[in-house]
Amino acid sequence: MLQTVPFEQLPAYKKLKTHHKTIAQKHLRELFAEDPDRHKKFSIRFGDILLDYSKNRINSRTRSYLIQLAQEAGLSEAIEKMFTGDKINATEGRSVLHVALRNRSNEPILSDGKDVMPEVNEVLAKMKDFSGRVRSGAWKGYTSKEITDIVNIGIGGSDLGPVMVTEALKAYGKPGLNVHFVSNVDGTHIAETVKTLNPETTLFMIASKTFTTQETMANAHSARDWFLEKAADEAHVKKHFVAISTNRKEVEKFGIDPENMFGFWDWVGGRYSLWSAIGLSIACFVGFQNFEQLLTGAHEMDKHFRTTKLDRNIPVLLGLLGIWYNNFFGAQTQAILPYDQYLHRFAAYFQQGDMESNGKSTGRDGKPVAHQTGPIIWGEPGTNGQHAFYQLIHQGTKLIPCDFIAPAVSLNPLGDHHKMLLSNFFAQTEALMNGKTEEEVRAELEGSGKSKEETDFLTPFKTFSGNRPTNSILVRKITPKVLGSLIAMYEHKIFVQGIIWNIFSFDQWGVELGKQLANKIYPELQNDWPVSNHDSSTNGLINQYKRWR
Ligand SMILES: O=P(O)(O)OC[C@H]1O[C@H](O)[C@H](O)[C@@H](O)[C@@H]1O
Repeated sequence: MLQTVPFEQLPAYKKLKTHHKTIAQKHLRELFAEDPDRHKKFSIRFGDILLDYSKNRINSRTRSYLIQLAQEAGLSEAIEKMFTGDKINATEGRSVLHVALRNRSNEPILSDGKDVMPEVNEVLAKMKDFSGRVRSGAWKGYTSKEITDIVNIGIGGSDLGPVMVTEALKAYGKPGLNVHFVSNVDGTHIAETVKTLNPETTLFMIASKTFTTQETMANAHSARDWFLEKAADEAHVKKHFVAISTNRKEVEKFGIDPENMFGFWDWVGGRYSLWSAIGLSIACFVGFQNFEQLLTGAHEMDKHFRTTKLDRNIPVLLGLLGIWYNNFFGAQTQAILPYDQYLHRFAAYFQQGDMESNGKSTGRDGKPVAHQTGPIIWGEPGTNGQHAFYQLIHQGTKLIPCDFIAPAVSLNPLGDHHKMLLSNFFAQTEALMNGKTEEEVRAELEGSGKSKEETDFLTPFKTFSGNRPTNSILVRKITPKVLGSLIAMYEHKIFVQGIIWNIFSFDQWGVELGKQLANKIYPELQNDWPVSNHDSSTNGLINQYKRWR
């Protein structure tokens, strides 16, 4: 069991509360002026990743109080509990072992007293064999043609990870093999996706941990209908449909050959499952070797997280910095801003990863928490974001801590594009930190020949307060290994925060409500009778829908 001391009862919380009053008065410019060694003191190199967290509103004392907070919350013990298969997902009675899926050391990891590694390795071997056959063309469709298109049908954790990673690693993809993703129950998604596809060369992967998710099952049935319209014979289904699931019974019921089923286990959370068979579309697209590199990168971050002292531990520091802004500065959101087009789904991926994990308000003691928990996660790739929402980050009334991520080496070295991109990356964090003082603005306006009157008028609008915190995560290059480390880094950051906030990060009861409610209304939409059993708004909307359809 995990420790359950409420966050604000930890002694370091009080220290941080008092300390915050001092730091809140300070400008980042001052903090940098006071300490010329800030970059060295507040940055960490981890292989091909450099985290510079010096542009945060902290000093060494802040860091040591935050570390104390983590210690008092029992973080080190909790990390050990996760890695050793303790049932830390208490409300579902499960271990949390996504780290086992990428455990390249192969050392035994126990869940319920049983080493999970043999099963993990067995599924990986099956994925290797299958992805190899699809890529080489040995796997043939019902008319003996090679597969040219893979359609992953899944939603949430059975979609977002593979989407994000196949986009991030597009440069490593096999030419001529396309991956598509269908998630929304809106018929438009499947209809638009299959429009240009040929059933003879299309392979569907039905990805669902439970194999009961309404959206996925509806899309899977429509995909099969579309396939059979041309293929005509049920016997051909097994060459074009595979299942990825923990639920063998439901897979068989759907009519997928158990030979074509790739299993995983209830100790893999949906939003932590891209490392499991859920990553089959990734392995097919980038090749199994690259998929293994992704696992290796994550495993290296796992080792770092498990064994590094808290004050040099990247996920721990990122988690604590998030808590500093969330709980002491009152920041409500966290932006993730990758300066890499390939990472354009990275923030969307961690919207589920973070918000489904830490969007909780009941403490581990069963009582409502008295503090803020998970932030709103959002973001878009730079420089697009700069021309859309950065205005608010620079001059708005809200404090928005931002993570800037960029590779030093582009996978598409085209003219001076990358230098331009990175000059924006460096300039933005510098500008957010320094801002622009009234004197600087005045000097600039006067220098450009503006009259005194114009200068007086314009100065307040062109002044930037600065003092806006950022992390810079500079990587050498986006490789499968680096990507694996980056994803694991954020996963563990979420873990750190959940432990300190005294909540359970690995269940998602809130999502269940939506499923139940939709299932209740669905039968009411089967006929044209007006409804009257809801509130007047819901009745009005349903009845208008019935009139219009
Ligand atoms: O993989 P499935 O069982 O189809 O579940 C898909 C998704 O369903 C819900 O939205 C859960 O909250 C997610 O965590 C999960 O990833």
